[in-house]
Amino acid sequence: MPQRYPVIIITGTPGTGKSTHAQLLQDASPVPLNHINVGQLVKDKGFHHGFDQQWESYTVDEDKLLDELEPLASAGGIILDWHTCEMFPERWADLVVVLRCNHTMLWERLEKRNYPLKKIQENNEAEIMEVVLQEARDSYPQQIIVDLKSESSEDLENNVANIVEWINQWLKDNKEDSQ
Ligand SMILES: Nc1ncnc2c1ncn2[C@@H]1O[C@H](COP(=O)(O)OP(=O)(O)O)[C@@H](O)[C@H]1O
Repeated sequence: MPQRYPVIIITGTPGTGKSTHAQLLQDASPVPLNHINVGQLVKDKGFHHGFDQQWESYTVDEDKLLDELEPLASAGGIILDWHTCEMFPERWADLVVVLRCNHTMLWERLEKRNYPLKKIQENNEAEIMEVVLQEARDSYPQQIIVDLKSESSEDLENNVANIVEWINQWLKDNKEDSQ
């Protein structure tokens, strides 16, 4: 049987750098990893119950989304990029990366996206309160969670290099396990 590749969840408050990390990681990975931007998938495939005008976000249809992702997660070799992670079953994840960013910097990044003030405030508070990190801690074994700073291009490079190192180790460990 060919070796399975890992499932890496990259999560964090909107604007912390998930898509940027996922894209670079996909390019740098020693094995093929398919970057799945979950928010985009929800939008493209209509896995939602409509658009909430007040929050400018989709109300996600969890059943449809999980049905779509289940076979992909079972096969492995994916990066799940989303601002929440608690919906994904624990058995899917090999590594959960939570990106963190200074809230002033995050505010500026979200302003550049032309988010409404209310949405910027909500996300900013969530970042300060470590909502996504807590969600990850409540949902997955602590030893597979890493909390990484994403404020500079140096952080970005270091984070991607560290995840690549983790992938190499994971591949070795899992090869040994399967023999
Ligand atoms: N570590 C970083 N250093 C500098 N800029 C970053 C970093 N991470 C993200 N950014 C910038 O912040 C913005 C939001 O990044 P993005 O990857 O779209 O975030 P997310 O996917 O979490 O919403 C982009 O303009 C991106 O270039």
